Amino acid sequence: MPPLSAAPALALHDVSKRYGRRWALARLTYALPAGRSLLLTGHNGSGKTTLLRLLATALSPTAGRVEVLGRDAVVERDAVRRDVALLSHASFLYEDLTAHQNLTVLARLLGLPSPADAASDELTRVGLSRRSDSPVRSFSAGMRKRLAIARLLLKAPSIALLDEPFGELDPAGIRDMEAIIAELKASGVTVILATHLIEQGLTLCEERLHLQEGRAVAA
Ligand SMILES: Nc1ncnc2c1ncn2[C@@H]1O[C@H](COP(=O)(O)OP(=O)(O)OP(=O)(O)O)[C@@H](O)[C@H]1O
Repeated sequence: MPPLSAAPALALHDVSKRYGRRWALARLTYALPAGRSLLLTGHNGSGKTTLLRLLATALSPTAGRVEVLGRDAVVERDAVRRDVALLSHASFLYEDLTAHQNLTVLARLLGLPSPADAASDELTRVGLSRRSDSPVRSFSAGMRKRLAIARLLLKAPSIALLDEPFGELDPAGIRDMEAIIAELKASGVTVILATHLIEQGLTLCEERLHLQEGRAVAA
């Protein structure tokens, strides 16, 4: 079933998430209108990553309902998984493969028609073409971040979930990442951005959700 075009990009209905005895999210209700992008803010441990992982279907809520493009993230998990891509601290890269090989493997899994060419295109887009044949284990943290965003771009999601995308990047890297995020938005992708760099986030996103101990509060 195609996503409902009038549905909010995401909707949280009384969502709670508990790890052991600790509530990471507590009765969160929120809707992001279609076509808008969201800045997620909050101190360390306020629940930002937990919320992104719920949207990515990497976690299930303890209570409440998470909807992505009108679909229940638990009941229609496979469909939601195709619509979203998560850029996270864990970058899911094969250390012994080159950057180009990493992306080619993914392009094949995604069933893209010319996997090697698609991989080269994304490496150029993120400024890594000169290091495309180096193994990932030789990459700096910032280069890994660039490769991780290339991975996300290859998937071409409807919703890009970006957890601290500016972390580990130098000033040029931050500018490049801002340009990539702006490009994603211009191509119609909904961006959900968790960052401590609020200035950058406010420039890129129309909506803001501020979390404090797992609850939504005014920023
Ligand atoms: N796997 C886990 N097991 C137990 N507790 C967890 C786990 N993951 C997160 N938590 C707890 O849930 C709460 C929310 O954590 P979360 O990582 O979502 O916050 P965050 O806002 O992303 O923080 P940061 O800005 O530091 O990345 C914290 O109290 C954290 O200790």
